Amino acid sequence: MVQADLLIHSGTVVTLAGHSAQPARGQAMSSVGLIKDGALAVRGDSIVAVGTGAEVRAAGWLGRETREINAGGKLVLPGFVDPHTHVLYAGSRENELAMKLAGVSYLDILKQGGGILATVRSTTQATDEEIKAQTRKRLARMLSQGTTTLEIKSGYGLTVAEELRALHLIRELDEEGVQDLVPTFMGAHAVPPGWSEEEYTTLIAEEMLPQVARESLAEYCDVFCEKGVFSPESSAKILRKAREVGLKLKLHADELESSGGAELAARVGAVSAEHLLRASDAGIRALAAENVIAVLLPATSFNLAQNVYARAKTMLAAGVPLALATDSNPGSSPTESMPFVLTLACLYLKLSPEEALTAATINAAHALGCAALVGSLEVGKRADILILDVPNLNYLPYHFGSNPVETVIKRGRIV
Ligand SMILES: N=CN[C@@H](CCC(=O)O)C(=O)O
Ligand SMILES: [Zn+2]
Repeated sequence: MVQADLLIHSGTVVTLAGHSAQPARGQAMSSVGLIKDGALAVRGDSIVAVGTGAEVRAAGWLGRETREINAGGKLVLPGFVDPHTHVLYAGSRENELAMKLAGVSYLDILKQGGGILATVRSTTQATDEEIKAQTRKRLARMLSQGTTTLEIKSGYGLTVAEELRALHLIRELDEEGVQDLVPTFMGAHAVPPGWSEEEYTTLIAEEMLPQVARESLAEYCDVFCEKGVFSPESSAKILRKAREVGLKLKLHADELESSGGAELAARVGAVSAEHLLRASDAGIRALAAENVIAVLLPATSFNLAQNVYARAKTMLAAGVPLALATDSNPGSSPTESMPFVLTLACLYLKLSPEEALTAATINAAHALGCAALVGSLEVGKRADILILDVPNLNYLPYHFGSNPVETVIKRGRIV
């Protein structure tokens, strides 16, 4: 029999098995498939056996060439999937902290030419190598904290050439093969100075989207649907065109004001709706009815510091599948840490550790269309595995502010 390259044994293995066909919702989000004294065998970049130590050894994968890792009772998890990030950019915006503390709102900073527009300036002025070097550092911080697959949006370019450049850079970073990167086109991140919303919406629909599709540069299209940014009408126009050219849809919805974003995401058949801090009851019902995944971003709520969090429990009760992400970006969420997001999800979204973990792994993978490959520890899946120096699942969100991830295995290789 062929031998496994790697055997991880004596761990508390949380498989998240059984949710690969459909995102988990309701009660099923608590079903995490925990195996005490669990083991995993890996061959090449895939998982070939999962079970108790005795079961995996009996399966006969163990040979003289097999490297063994004794997890010593620690937690063994699938790599985190971060389904909403804006990590491709140059510069930073710590100067906005003082404005924020003085009471200037996120949208007012944007209206004054700061916020997203400030990052557009620093990014468009940077060379390809500068942008990639800065982004690699963020990706490395993500990997060390357990993120093995993530989405990256464009959106700090806002011209045809710059948006295409961003997507090319995401592709180049993906080809470096450290993590798996899922590209999203988000030309509709802000309206650039000198353009009306209508003119810029037409540019996105008529020029940007066809070129993105022609070069197969993105899997998803996303829009910042928000009062003063893109209206539901402009958002719908962009998303319908995106669907026509073959992209799947996401929507930044109801983040700062309730503007019917959740309803729109459901109406256009989006895979996911993001933020949803102020989603209406009707919006939540619509998400459930259309199987739209709610990607919740509690680190953004934390950082906006207005004490407004998405109504995760209401969504859960309504049957909306929940995912979690960092929203890593230089303005509203300057963090790369999925473990921190798990803590916030428990403390402020009131999710249980089991629900939060489901949201950060298999449901997050569904939000990126890659649940057949990642998000759980099951035979045939990619060997993206974490060993965390924590004694049980409750400890993971409970202890925050330091990195609990001890070992990261990406596609079968120890990082
Ligand atoms: N809200 C829009 N986009 C990001 C923020 C980007 C930025 O501030 O640079 C978000 O999801 O929070
Ligand atoms: Zn975002």
